[in-house]
Amino acid sequence: MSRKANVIKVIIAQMPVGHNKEATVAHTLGEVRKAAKANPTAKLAILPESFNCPYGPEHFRKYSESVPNGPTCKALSNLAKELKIYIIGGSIMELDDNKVYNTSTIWGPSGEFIGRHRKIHLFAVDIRKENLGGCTFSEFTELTAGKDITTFEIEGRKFGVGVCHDIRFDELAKIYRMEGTEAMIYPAAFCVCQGPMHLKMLQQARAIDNGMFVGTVCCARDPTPEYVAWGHSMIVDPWGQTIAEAGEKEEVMMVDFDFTKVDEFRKQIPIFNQRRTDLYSLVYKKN
Ligand SMILES: NC(=O)CCC(=O)C(=O)O
Repeated sequence: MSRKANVIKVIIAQMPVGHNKEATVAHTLGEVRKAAKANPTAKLAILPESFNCPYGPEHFRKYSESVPNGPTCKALSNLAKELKIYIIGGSIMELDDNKVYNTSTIWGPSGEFIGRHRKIHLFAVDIRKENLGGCTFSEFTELTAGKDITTFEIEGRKFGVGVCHDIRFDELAKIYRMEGTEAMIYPAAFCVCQGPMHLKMLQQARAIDNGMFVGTVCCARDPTPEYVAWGHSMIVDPWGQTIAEAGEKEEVMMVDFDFTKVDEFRKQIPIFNQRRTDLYSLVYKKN
């Protein structure tokens, strides 16, 4: 068996999303290119949720395209090949059989399509909070939910992918843990209401529950649309410590995922093996 990497360097690209899809994709991929050239040991780049489409149900179908052969996918594949890195392409709106999915695509260093994660838990809330404004939003009118979990490996370390609201479901993260995942990545678009309340705590909870890295990669703040993104892309280590956090604006961060922390946490706090599966169980109903 080949040796597992101890440290994997990751590019976290918190990017703005405009109304001109081609221009947004060109800008985002250009910033990833700059970061990768300045940091040639980086192995993976991660983009935000809905990174080529303004986040609102009225836009989803209009911006949707086919996976893996649409124009955004081609651009992601070409960039992965050019830079010889893995890319988690945030998410885009995928059109398939007249249905629209919120889909994260994963690309390998030869430009190969490794897989897709269709957001499993569609986002719908109706929150009113003093001081925070509140948030009413539903993806259910326009989107279809996915059914499958998605993992892939870089140098012997297993990554799992969810999309934004998927992070609220501890069962999903546990299923990924049961599949051997060591880092969960959620391209995200938390808004200014729930972001400050919950984003960090959710990441810390999922990380400590499962002894794994948990990363969110979010859209940069644009104060003009109805849905105002919180920004604050963040990486939390298996011990629940925040090792990187962006502000609200466009920002590219380089983050070392030191997987020896996963090994240490799991050895020193062996809760996974202490589960009372004689008393309870969690089952992944694979399709
Ligand atoms: N884009 C999303 O799924 C947003 C999730 C969110 O804000 C939440 O509170 O959950």
